[in-house]
Amino acid sequence: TRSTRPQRLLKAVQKNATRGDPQSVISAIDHFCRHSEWAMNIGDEKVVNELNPEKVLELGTYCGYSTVRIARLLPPGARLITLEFNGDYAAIARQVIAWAGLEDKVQLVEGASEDWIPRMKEHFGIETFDLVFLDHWKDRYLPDTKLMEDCGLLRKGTVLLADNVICPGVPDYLQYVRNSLSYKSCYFKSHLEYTKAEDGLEKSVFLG
Ligand SMILES: COCc1ccccc1-c1cc(O)c2[nH]cnc(=O)c2c1
Ligand SMILES: [Mg+2]
Repeated sequence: TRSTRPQRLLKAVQKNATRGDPQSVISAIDHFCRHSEWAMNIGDEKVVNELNPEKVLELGTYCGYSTVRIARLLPPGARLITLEFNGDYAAIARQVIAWAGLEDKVQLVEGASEDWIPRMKEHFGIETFDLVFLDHWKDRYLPDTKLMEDCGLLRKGTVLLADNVICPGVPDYLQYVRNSLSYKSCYFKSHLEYTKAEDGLEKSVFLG
């Protein structure tokens, strides 16, 4: 049967990127998405870099592109936990993360965010996160944010970074973080990855 897009993306990484070189993995995926096939990677425009997180949670791994983008900047000892519901995507992402040589910084967990968010303390020994990147199902952004609050995983200053707040759009989440007294929120206008369509990131700081 015909290969899948994630499989073709992985092949492009293994063909064009250097093992152990995260930047070459990112460039290979950007090139694949610009010149071969669009894929829902956050892309090379939507970036927020002034954070120095030690404990990062990513909701929605897909093929591991944003995982590599974030994990390559983490200092020794810092950790990124990434949750992916789709087993096929998780299998590809593991190989992309390994090709980048970032397996020591990244823990990829296959399963539903609502099942794993309550288990961060007992399973990973994590009390609170410094940064949470939301890039999974748009109807899960708000319930998962409320679940993270309820599980005590957000501390004063935790940054929530949400992709696709315009396209496909997450209106209920935006309304919440922009009107809640517990968040200071701002919008970073950009474009849907590799296209001219408007999209952007919402950065929301939890105020405790
Ligand atoms: C499967 O839809 C692909 C698509 C089509 C048109 C517009 C946007 C998107 C899109 C873009 C993204 O960055 C995404 N990130 C995470 N989970 C998504 O479902 C997602 C969807
Ligand atoms: Mg996205």
